[in-house]
Amino acid sequence: MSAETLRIALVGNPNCGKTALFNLLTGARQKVANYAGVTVERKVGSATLADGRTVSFIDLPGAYSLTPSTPDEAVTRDMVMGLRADEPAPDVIVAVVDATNLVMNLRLVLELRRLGRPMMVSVNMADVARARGLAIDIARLSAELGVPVVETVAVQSRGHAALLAELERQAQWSLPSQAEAKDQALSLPEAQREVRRILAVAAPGAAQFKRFNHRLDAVVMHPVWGLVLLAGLLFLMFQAVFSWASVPMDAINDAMAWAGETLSAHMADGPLRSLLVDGVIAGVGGVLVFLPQILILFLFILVLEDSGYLPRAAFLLDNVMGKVGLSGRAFIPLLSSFACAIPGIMATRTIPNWRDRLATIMVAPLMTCSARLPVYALLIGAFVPQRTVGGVNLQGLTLFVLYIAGVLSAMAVAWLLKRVWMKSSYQPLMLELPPYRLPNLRNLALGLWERARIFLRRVGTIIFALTVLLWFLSTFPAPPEGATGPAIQYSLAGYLGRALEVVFAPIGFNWQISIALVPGLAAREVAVGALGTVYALSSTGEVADALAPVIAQTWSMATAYALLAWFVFAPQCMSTLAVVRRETNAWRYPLIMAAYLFALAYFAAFVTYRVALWLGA
Ligand SMILES: Nc1nc2c(ncn2[C@@H]2O[C@H](COP(=O)(O)OP(=O)(O)OP(=O)(O)O)[C@@H](O)[C@H]2O)c(=O)[nH]1
Repeated sequence: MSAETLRIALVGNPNCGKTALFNLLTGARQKVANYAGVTVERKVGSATLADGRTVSFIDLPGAYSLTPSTPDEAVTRDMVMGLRADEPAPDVIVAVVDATNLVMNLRLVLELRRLGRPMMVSVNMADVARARGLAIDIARLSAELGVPVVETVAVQSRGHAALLAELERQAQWSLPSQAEAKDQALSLPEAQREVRRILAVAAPGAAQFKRFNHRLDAVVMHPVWGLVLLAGLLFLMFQAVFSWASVPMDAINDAMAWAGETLSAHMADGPLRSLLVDGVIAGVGGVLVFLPQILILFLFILVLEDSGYLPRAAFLLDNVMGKVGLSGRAFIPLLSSFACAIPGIMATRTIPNWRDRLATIMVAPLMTCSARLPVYALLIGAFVPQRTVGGVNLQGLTLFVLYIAGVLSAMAVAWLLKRVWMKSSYQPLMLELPPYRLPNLRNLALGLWERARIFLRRVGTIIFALTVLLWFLSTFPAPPEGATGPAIQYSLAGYLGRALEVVFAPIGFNWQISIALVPGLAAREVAVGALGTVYALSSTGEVADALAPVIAQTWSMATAYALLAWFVFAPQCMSTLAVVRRETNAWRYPLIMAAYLFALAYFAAFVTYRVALWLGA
């Protein structure tokens, strides 16, 4: 990008639609969700003006003011005030405001205006304001603020052309008189008075504007009914993961089986056929089959996100979180960790207190990330009967219990950490509640597509690579003349598995599982693909059967339960540890994390295995 590229920062309160606008302007696909604190890092994208010039847009974390109280707000302040060493201040500021919350949002605009930099205002969510009968006189608002103002509806692709045109019109951006007049520093009451004065002439209804449906909140946020509703929603979600997914999963399974058989029939026996059938199809296909379940889980999460429900759940649970010593703000990071601990750990930047933040980082990997879903689903599919008892799908129930086990252990560990190590006083949750909104279909579709893409990319890259590597290790060296039993026993992986079995035998894992845990260090789903490959190669038949029936026959119930318990804690995810290192800036924390998770996983699997054996499983 040339030095003259105009750099434009999007700045505004949390949840006013900055990222939606950024996506619209630049064609990017950053995450948009109906709660505050989604964007915690600056993101850069570019757009082309009508005159052919390229400009770059910078999406910044939401901020209530330029006096930051959290690390993500500090990112915004440093950027707009030009405090970063590596990057100059932006050339132009586009202050994005939520039209339905002008009283609050304009305060930041006044602060920004005081910086005396070229700026304009985008009144976003104009559709909602209009639908609720709030009239905003854009020309008056512009005159009162002394800066250009445009109306935008980021989710309906409206207003961005006007915004770009305005940016172009001000091509020189030679700092007009806008900043001069009334811009000494204002105290908070003074700023509020000024905002009210401006709104009285430009949007007379704004001060009394009701953003919330209080009647709905009476139930949703009720201390008893609210929790019942939350539990019900989560329960329904896990039921759906199993009951809706069976048809597409069967289809994928059939397609894989067909591909395996066709290849076997048409290729001569040899290493290449083995690589394709036992390695790629058994390994990669074995993971791919879980795509429908992952998408169903995310459909639920996306709907809850977009509707405005999630921060309400955060408030409901703030009390519980407070009891174990976590900040209510930990809710969103922990919830994001259901997708993957990495965005969850990054989202802890919205937590102001360092000890609270660290405690949240330490327990984030205990939330069940989506990479564990294939492992759970495989074991549940193989060992829990596909039955409905009293309208409850047993497999869905088991999955629900596993997720709850993750949450409860996170709470327990947090409680312990906060008592012995990272003591800090309870800070009540201060989070702005977003309005309820019907989920935007385009948003949902994009969100699901994004998830599918992430999953497929993992399948196509790391999972594929590790599967091939494992196939190689499991195939070579070839067994000696006259050897009996499956060839894999004599391979490198076979030896490795036997060595590891010494460590894992007390918790009920056989050598096949021990092998599969190793590539699972890089990505948890690989454990499933690896089992697929290992069992395909251990079988003597022409084409390996689907994995689930094979392990159902060969493992004891106790082993299956122990492996499930292992994966509730499963310390093996290198990328998470790397992110913890980055976010905490010390090796100490990822090392402690890996050690404690490994100890917990081993302990939990041991207890589960022994108890299950004792019960005769
Ligand atoms: N109806 C309507 N909804 C919008 C509009 N712009 C954004 N939204 C929705 O508002 C919510 C917040 O949008 P985001 O783009 O994530 O907001 P943000 O300002 O980037 O939020 P943070 O990253 O938390 O600071 C999402 O649910 C969007 O779909 C709009 O113009 N009209």
